[in-house]
Amino acid sequence: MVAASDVYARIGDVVIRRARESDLPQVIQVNRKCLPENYPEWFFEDHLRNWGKAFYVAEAPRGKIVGYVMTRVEYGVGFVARGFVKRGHIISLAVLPEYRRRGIATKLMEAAMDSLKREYGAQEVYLEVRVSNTPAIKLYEKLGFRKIHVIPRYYFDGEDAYLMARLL
Ligand SMILES: CC(=O)SCCNC(=O)CCNC(=O)[C@H](O)C(C)(C)COP(=O)(O)OP(=O)(O)OC[C@H]1O[C@@H](n2cnc3c(N)ncnc32)[C@H](O)[C@@H]1OP(=O)(O)O
Ligand SMILES: [Zn+2]
Repeated sequence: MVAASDVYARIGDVVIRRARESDLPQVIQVNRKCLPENYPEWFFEDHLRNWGKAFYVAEAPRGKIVGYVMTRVEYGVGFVARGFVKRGHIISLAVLPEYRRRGIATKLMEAAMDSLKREYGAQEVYLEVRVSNTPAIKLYEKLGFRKIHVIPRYYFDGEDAYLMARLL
């Protein structure tokens, strides 16, 4: 059962809602299936504990987690906002291959950005993405993110990242 207040949106039979501790084993599986950037269990737990209002999952029927977005809040000089600001940081986003191109990642991102702004008072949001990851870059550009700069050799295999950001 999903508490109505935690539900952000529905896309067909997929519900976008806030993550819970019991979701984390499935979230970790989605992360491992979809991305080479994997993290220990405590890393997910930590983000849920500290910034859980902006940690969302996509749940298909029978409790199957098919996507997630994990975020955190930081203080620093704005990439697009002026001066020293609260920044939302999109740490990881993924949707299982069979569930892509239905708008699930878009809704996960919108949910996270709403909460980063409303619950945590973030003034902007940023992320890093592989320069070769065209699907994700297109998604972020559609959501209003712009490429700010390249971070050389950001990933363990030597690939560069774009840092992308937008105001909230
Ligand atoms: C900060 C980070 O985590 S960066 C890493 C992001 N995660 C990954 O790369 C993991 C592997 N990829 C995925 O999990 C998915 O492909 C995601 C998360 C990038 C996109 O998830 P989806 O749910 O398919 O995205 P969604 O359906 O909302 O797509 C929105 C728009 O993004 C763009 N887009 C998404 N996938 C593609 C694609 N394969 N090719 C081109 N454009 C794409 C399109 O403009 C799309 O709109 P449209 O379908 O109307 O054309
Ligand atoms: Zn990052």
